[in-house]
Amino acid sequence: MTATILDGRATKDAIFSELAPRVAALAEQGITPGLATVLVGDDPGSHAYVRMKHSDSAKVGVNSIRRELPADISQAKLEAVLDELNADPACTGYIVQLPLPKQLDAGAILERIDPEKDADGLAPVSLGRLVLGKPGPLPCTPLGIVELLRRYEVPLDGARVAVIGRGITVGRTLGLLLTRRTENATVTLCHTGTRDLAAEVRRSDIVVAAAGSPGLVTPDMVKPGAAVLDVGVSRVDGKLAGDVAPGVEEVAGHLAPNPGGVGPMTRAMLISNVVEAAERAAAR
Ligand SMILES: Nc1nc2c(c(=O)[nH]1)N[C@@H](CN(C=O)c1ccc(C(=O)N[C@@H](CCC(=O)O)C(=O)O)cc1)CN2
Ligand SMILES: [Mg+2]
Repeated sequence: MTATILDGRATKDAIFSELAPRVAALAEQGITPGLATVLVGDDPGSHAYVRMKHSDSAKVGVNSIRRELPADISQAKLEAVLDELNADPACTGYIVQLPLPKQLDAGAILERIDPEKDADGLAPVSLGRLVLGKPGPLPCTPLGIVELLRRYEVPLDGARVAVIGRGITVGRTLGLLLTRRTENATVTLCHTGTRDLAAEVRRSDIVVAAAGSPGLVTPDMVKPGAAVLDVGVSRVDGKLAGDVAPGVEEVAGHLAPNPGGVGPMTRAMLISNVVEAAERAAAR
């Protein structure tokens, strides 16, 4: 078997073609969505992701606002930048690029984001809405995973899913999304304390690897025909490495590779969240 590739780049482009006319319709009502990014420090990966977010915005007609801040910024100064964005009508949505430098309290920063402008769905109010099943912005990577599976018609209803990694940006929130009645999957949230990871993966129809552990998921662990999504990002000898080992494509039925799978979907869902928030604001 050779897996069908879940092509995140092509799917992102398709989503952008769907979003562009919606942005044009907002423009006719005199509304231009504006996405701001808050980037602290010099991490080259974070700089690259933020650059991509602005280039994506330009493609669909969303305005860009950038705040680049020094790595040693104080909590108070960073919070003041967020207060400015909360008050700026040109900024209809914004994100704080993660991770933040260690001296900063990331939880308090996310709490400072006006929930109406939370483009990442990571502010506590948005996470609470997700838990309660209320409408609101959803975290971009989990949303991108669900959207990618949906567009490739990978069945979720009743599927057994192994999610590896319990972080807020991917694993924990993906578990919440996949167990909604609309998705109806059965999720096992695996982590470093999981006793027999191979057994959990082997009985799963869908495997989402988001541990940041290079080559963690090997071909012998995968049920033939399963869908495997590689979300892990690590550096090995200066090169990007995912969580899925070579050879899995020979066993899996579907594979979201890394790069080219879930990463572009994360960006597509960010822009989609920005457009949806602007549409909600226009309807008020
Ligand atoms: N505030 C946030 N911080 C972080 C998030 C997030 O959703 N919100 N997620 C990740 C980083 N991330 C977005 O910020 C992100 C990661 C990867 C990609 C992507 O398109 N990757 C490409 C490869 C790009 C490359 O060439 O390096 C791919 O996988 O094909 C986009 C966004 C952590 N921080
Ligand atoms: Mg900290």
